[in-house]
This record gives sequence, C-alpha cells and structure tokens, in this order.
Amino acid sequence: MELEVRRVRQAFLSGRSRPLRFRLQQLEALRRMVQEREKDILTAIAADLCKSEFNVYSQEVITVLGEIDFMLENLPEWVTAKPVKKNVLTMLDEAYIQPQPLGVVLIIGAWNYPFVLTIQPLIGAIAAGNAVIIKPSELSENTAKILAKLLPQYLDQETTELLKQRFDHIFYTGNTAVGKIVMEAAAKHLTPVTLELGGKSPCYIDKDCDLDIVCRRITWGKYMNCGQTCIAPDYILCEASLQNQIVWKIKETVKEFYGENIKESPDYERIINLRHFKRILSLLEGQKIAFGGETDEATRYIAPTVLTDVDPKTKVMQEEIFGPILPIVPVKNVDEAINFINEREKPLALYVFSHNHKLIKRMIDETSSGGVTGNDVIMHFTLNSFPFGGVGSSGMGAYHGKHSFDTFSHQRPCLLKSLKREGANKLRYPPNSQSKVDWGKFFLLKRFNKEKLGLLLLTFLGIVAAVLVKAEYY
Ligand SMILES: NC(=O)c1ccc[n+]([C@@H]2O[C@H](COP(=O)([O-])OP(=O)(O)OC[C@H]3O[C@@H](n4cnc5c(N)ncnc54)[C@H](O)[C@@H]3O)[C@@H](O)[C@H]2O)c1
Ligand SMILES: CCCCCCCCCCCCCCCC=O
Repeated sequence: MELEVRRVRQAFLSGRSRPLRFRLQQLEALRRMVQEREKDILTAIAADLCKSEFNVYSQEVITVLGEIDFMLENLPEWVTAKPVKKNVLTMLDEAYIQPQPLGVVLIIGAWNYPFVLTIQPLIGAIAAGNAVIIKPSELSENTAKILAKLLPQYLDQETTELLKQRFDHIFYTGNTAVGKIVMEAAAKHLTPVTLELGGKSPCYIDKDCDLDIVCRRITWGKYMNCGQTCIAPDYILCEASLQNQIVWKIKETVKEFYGENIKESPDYERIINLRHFKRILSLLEGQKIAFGGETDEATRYIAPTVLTDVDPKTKVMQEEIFGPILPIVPVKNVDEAINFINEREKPLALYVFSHNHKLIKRMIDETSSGGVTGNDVIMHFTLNSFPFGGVGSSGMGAYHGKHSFDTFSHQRPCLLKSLKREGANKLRYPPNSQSKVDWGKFFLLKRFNKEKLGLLLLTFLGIVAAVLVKAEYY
C-alpha cells in the first residue's frame, strides 16, 4: 500500500495532473466512461440496492454528468490567478491568488449512493489538479467492482485505500464514528479532512400549510432509497392536532407512489444488509406504529412506516434512522420545535413547511444545520451552486461545483515585488521611530491627525514643486 501511495505521489510530483488541458481531458474521459458504460454502472448499483435503473439514473448518474458538464464549462475561469486589492506598501507590486492542487487526496465513499458519493468528489479533485486515490464502500460491492474495473480504463490511473499513509487531503463520506477515526488518523500527518457525515435531519410542519403537498414531498424524500439517504427527513415535529392527518396523507401517498403491493414496486428499494436490517427493526420496539411495520428478513424488506406520539427519549430518537421509519414527535408550537432542534446535535439538513415565510426565516435564523430546504426536502442537494456539507457533528467542509474545486485546492497568495524602488521600503526597516509609526498609521490605517495632514500637504507640494522645476529645467 505504501508503495502504491508513493507511486501516486510520484505521478503528482511529475506535474502531470496540473495542466488545465490534462484536467479537462480527464473529466471528458470520465464523462465518456459514464456514457459508454452506462448499462454496466446502472446494473451494478441496481444490484447493490435493489433499485430500478430509472432510479439509479435519476438519483446518481444525472448528478454526476451535470457536475462534469459544470466543471468543464467553468474550470478555465476558476484556475486563473485572481488579482487582489493592494495596500500602499504593495501598490506597485503584483498581487494575486493562484489556486493550486493539494497533492495526493484520498476519497472514501459510502454505500448508500455508491456512485455519486465517490465520483462527485473525484470530479472536484481532478478539476483542482490532484492525484486521487479512491476507496468505494465495500458494502456496495457491485459498484466497488465496476469502479475498480472501469476507472483505470478511462482515467490516467487508479488504485485503492489506506489511512495510515500520508495524504494531502482526505475526503470521507460515511458515519460519524468512522469520521472520528479518519480525523484521528489524519491528525498524525496534519492532513486536512472533509467529513461528510450524517445525523437526524428534522422536519417541522407548521399548521399553516398545504398538508397534501407537504406529505407528498416528505414521502418522496423519506422513502427514496428505502430511507437510506443522508439528508432524508429523519423525523417530523408538529402540533399534536396535525398527527392523524399527516399519517393518513402519507399513507395515501405511499399507495400512490408504490401501489397496493409495495414489495412489487420497482421504485421501492431494500436495506443494504442484515446488520442494518436488524438495527432498524430494533428501533421499532415499544413504538406505536400508525401504519407500515411489515418486514421480510430474507429480502431485507421494511415497509414505509410511520410512528406517532414518539417519546424523544426512546431509541428511535437517539440515533440516525437511515431506514424507512418516520417518527412523529408532537410539539406545542414553533418555539418548542426550535428548542428541540437546538438541544440536539446539529443535523445535516433541516426542513420547514409553512405558508408563512417569516416562520421559515425564523427557523433558519434560530437553528443550525448543514443545509436547509423550505417547503420541500432533499432538493438543496441538487443545486451545485450550493456548498453541500454538514456542521458540527454532521460534518466539516463542503463540496459540489466550485465548492469542490475550492475544497481540493490551496488558495495560494502570491506577491511579486520588484527589486527596485527600495526607498519606499525604508518605512519598515529599523531603526523604527514614532514618525515611522505615524506614517504607518496614516498609510495603512488611514488614521491621521491635523499635524500629519499638514505634513502630507507639504510633502505633496514639495513633489509638485520638484516636478515643475524638473519640467522647467528640461
Ligand atoms: N454527508 C453525506 O454526504 C453523507 C452521504 C452518505 C452517507 N452519509 C452518512 O453515512 C452514514 C452511512 O454510511 P456508512 O458509514 O454506513 O457507510 P459505509 O459503511 O459505506 O462506510 C463509509 C466508508 O468508510 C469506510 N470505513 C469503514 N470503517 C473504516 C475505518 N475504520 N477506517 C477507514 N474507513 C472506514 C468504508 O469502507 C466506506 O468506504 C450515515 O450516517 C449517513 O448519514 C453521509
Ligand atoms: C427524473 C427526475 C430527476 C429527479 C432529480 C432528483 C434528484 C434526487 C437526488 C437525490 C440524491 C440524494 C443523494 C444524497 C446523498 C446522501 O446520502
């Protein structure tokens, strides 16, 4: 493994990954890979998550292709050096910020969207000019295999893992416990990390809203991928009086989306493995199941389920559910909902439904979460102008679009001075004096007293006089 990482580092040090032309070629090759091998990719992901190929395409492939197109379009602009504002001391110098690749980066993907969660960060890392080692999740084994087979055929090179090695950046997607392991390992080399973690994303439903539409949107986001979505609404907070209507409307929507026999719907996925299946079942113990609750261990099927009057102290409210179970926790009002959210770890997403725009804004102002969508769920993920990432225990750092490019780049400040004009530098050289400090204050802080202003006027007049005399003389 050490040898592999060294080989990748040598490749980076050779400078091959840096030129814009190379980055664009690699991104185009990646796009070709996705297009030419679409069928293989769809089949692998579909097998891992018992997912229809239509759903694989619309949940993963569209995002990847959109991200590549966006990078190809904008990269030439992003890689250019950006001039910055100067001060009096650097007025005549060249000052700019040059984005540069970090070096060798490690990308660790998760199983729940095994393609997009590995390839989307890869796109950002290539765009920024890095050499990349990717480690897809072993739980989504078919996708891991197809990536291991295809990437070397299309990209310049490819290899896998290890945390003990020295990297210049580690980009990890997965659970918080492993996130801590990754960060600890990274600390040994002072390697910066991006941690895309999870959490319990709340969904507040205000009385003043259209419950039919709200429940349709929540049903879509909660049961997509069988609830195994990092930004799925984890639980609902609402006034007790809304509970029964919400249950009924979600139940009706489930029927509309997946039919009478959910098990036969091509749009309803299965739990990734037996360990997660059993973990999710254990969350149902002692709960009031308003509908759903049917399970089948052989196929790892868990029906879309809603729980009512859930006690916040029970297990289902203590850990991220990551499955098709939706608890409703009654609260008295929006104040209680805000306190409820703030008493817990900062979630990856927050959802608020209301006709009242002010209430949505208040929720945003008085809480914290990785991202927010008002009056819908999941959709902030689809906008690549947004930074996607968590805050607090839901993660650190962000990606998507330009934010990916920035995550995998070092913003290098470059100041290029001339070896001439040494006179102007006297102000900063020893010996120091009150007068130099006063001039420093004047030039850099723009703070001046009347006396200094007089002095400046005199200096200015002196310069004008000198110029005039010089003009006269010649
Ligand atoms: N923020 C996001 O974008 C995002 C996306 C997907 C999932 N998630 C979160 O991830 C969690 C589900 O994913 P998971 O953790 O079950 O996925 P997982 O089991 O696939 O693990 C994630 C990755 O970590 C690797 N890994 C596991 N143990 C490791 C170790 N000791 N050292 C180094 N690497 C190790 C795995 O091989 C895998 O590649 C949920 O909490 C979910 O919310 C977050
Ligand atoms: C044909 C219809 C297109 C619909 C686009 C909807 C896109 C949803 C994307 C959901 C992806 C969620 C990924 C979340 C990553 C964390 O687990």
